[in-house]
Amino acid sequence: MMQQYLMLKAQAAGSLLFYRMGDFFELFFEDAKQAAAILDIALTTRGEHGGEPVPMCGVPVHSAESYLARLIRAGKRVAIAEQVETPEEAKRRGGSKALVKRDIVRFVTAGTLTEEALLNPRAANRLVAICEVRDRIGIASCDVSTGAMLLEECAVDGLATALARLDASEIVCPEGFAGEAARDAIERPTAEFDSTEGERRLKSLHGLATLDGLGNFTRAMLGAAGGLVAYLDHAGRGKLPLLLPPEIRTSDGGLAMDAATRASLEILVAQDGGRAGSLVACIDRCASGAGARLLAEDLAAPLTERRAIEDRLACVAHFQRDPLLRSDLRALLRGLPDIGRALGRIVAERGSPRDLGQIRDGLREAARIRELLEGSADRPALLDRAMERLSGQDELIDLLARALIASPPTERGSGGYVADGYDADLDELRGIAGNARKAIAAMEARYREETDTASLKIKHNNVLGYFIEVPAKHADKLMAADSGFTHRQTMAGAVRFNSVRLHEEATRIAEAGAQALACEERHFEELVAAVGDRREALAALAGALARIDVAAGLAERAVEGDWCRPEMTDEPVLDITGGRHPVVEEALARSGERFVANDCCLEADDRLWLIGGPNMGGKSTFLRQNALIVLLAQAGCFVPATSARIGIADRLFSRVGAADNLARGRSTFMVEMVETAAILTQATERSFVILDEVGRGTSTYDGMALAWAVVEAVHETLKSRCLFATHYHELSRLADTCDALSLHHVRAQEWKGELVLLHELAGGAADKSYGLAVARLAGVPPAVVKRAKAVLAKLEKGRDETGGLAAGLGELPLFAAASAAIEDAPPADGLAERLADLEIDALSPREALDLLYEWKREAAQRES
Ligand SMILES: Nc1ncnc2c1ncn2[C@@H]1O[C@H](COP(=O)(O)OP(=O)(O)OP(=O)(O)O)[C@@H](O)[C@H]1O
Repeated sequence: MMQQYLMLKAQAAGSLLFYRMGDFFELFFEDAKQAAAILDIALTTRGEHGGEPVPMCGVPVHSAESYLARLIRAGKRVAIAEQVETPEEAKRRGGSKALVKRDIVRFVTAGTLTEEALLNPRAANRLVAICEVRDRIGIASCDVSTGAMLLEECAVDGLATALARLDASEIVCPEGFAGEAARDAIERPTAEFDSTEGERRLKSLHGLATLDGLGNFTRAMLGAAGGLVAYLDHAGRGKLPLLLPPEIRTSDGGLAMDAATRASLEILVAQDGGRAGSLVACIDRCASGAGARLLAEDLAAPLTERRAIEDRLACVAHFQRDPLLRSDLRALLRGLPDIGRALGRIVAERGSPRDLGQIRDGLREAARIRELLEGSADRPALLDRAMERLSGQDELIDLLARALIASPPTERGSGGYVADGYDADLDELRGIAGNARKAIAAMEARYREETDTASLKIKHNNVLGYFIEVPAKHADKLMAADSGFTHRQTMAGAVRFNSVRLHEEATRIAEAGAQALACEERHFEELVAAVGDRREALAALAGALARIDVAAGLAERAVEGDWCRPEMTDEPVLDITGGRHPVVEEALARSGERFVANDCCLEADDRLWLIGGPNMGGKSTFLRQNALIVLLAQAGCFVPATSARIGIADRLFSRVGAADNLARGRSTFMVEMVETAAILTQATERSFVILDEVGRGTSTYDGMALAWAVVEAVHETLKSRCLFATHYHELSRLADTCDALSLHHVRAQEWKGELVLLHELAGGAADKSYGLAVARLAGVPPAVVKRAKAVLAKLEKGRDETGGLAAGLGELPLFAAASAAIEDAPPADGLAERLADLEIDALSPREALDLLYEWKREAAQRES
């Protein structure tokens, strides 16, 4: 057995091996130790290997799913080794000692799950494959639970942003590819990412002679698609899950946001890693899991095309206007099973009769929803397009309705899920078994009479089948040679018998039962095939229902929060009145507090707002609320404001000074600068940027100088719309030189010695910083605050006398002139020429290293 185990373990490379033994999955050696620790189950030993006891632990097969879920959540992958023959077959094959054959039937990994119990109903579960073809990155992503597949391509430095958007559960890449952007990617053989093979696989998967009808796939996309399908093939051991024809995502077709922006805006997850407190949790009013998943997708990838945004907004407006329609619709949606995921399981051959029942019920519900919507006038185009997909499945509904009982079970081992009247042969078999059961009941009554034993019973168990049982004191009569009964078993207080007639009836039940089960199994396969044949239409229907649910949910949220429909424009403006931060507003409302709404008005000649004011005054909140309003609007949602006119942004950047990122081994300031550098190289005139206290992660002079230079660069070169929050008063001098920059502050008042934060935005620079007042508010001991006051007075005196930190900045040349001067300056040491002449490929690693040392030495000499 150990030999077989070790062979399978070698095949499981990198995964824990669940080795099936009877009613348990057993784990051995290191696997057992890891699993026991994660699952908190007993670690025992079994036999010896190499003179050492073998560590072992096990989980019962019937509850394996919950253990699997915990292992997957802990970042493990699991190979399931099943028995692929019965003990009887093994004996027939190799004698009484023969070992039952086992084989790995599936790899359970985070990105390839379809089981209801292992998936979050309100979140997509994405598997992503990436590869590089001639400096372009191909990205294939799919949600195996619903079959949706997307192909895209980007430049090498765009990978991190794309992966941040996709938020994959699992990433695969060719050997040697995993880098900074995809550190946890699983490496697979490079040959699996061959683009020609990828193309062949997609064609055969969708029965197409050419892929032209689906779009223009690039080599990089096809390579990634190949890698994705090959990995699924590997994980399912040859059984592929549902994969719909891939769609192409154009890299310019959406609001670009990098990982840092997503994290800082807490779009899908809050800072603590959970959903609670995130934007999606705050606005999700979807009635179905599929709707919630689509909403999350919308928020993760907002649009840039005005028509498409307007389409979505028109749908929300339609449901917002009609509360009755909305509530009827949402009531229907609430009863909707998850068609997409049931379909995913059925096509992956992991479906159950219950999944078929869910498809049937879902299709019926879809028909009702269509009927309801047909009754509403002036429907927007997107809604009409969605509705078209909701019909055309009457035949399948009828088939499933006739074939299945009302609530089919998840297990099909004991049958009973095919409805009476669907198949005359099955009815007859059930009739035979039913009659035989009745005959046995009649037989029991007759035997009681014949033997004059009222306590005689006919019973059934799995070992003996049917038998007659009497208490031991009545057994003699039945033991008589001519009684017609044959003795089978003597128990402590009872004796068991058989009879020819009972045997005959029992055989009839068993045979008819087995035949009925086989018959149901055949029907199950037919129904699975019928559903599988319509997979694309069903997936489209599920998608349409989700789209309707999202729109109705957003309308509900808009009404609840008194949100408005944003007016979208292509001009570079951002004009918001009465804007609120949805998450902060909700949190304040819970504690009975009121959120103070604020306006924001950025336009071409006033596009950069510098915002000062006390700590806790609401600067960060104001910055984020405006970024969130842009994001929400471009995702097709109403926004928390009285009115909003939004110039569509191509990129959104959000940066918070010195956010902790110690997990990635970088100092906080380094992170801040890396993130700021990304903005300075990527933002455009159409971008919207929020910068929150950039520069605070280092010494005052360095930080202020950097903040100063960054504001100038954003203002002069990038010309993006930007909100910049800062504590550096000195930056307000920038208003003298930057004509599209204006000063603002969050208001506070000192009242009877106490600081009152008004959370209200006003024009002009902040008059003072209130840092000490906030410290007092926070409970810093009075003695310390008093001492700080004294120190501050000294510092301020010094500042007034010397001109302070920003003394001398008045003579600074303008940013544009300074940059030109830098660009025009000749290279001091001819390094550029030397680099241009260098043939890197002709150098040995040693020579390259020597050269680096040499240049470093030269540079050091020049500085000194
Ligand atoms: N507009 C508002 N209305 C009501 N309360 C608000 C508003 N804005 C912010 N607050 C409250 O003030 C708290 C602090 O806000 P925020 O973090 O935005 O301040 P800040 O000025 O960025 O502070 P710091 O400079 O210390 O980072 C928030 O958690 C919230 O409870």
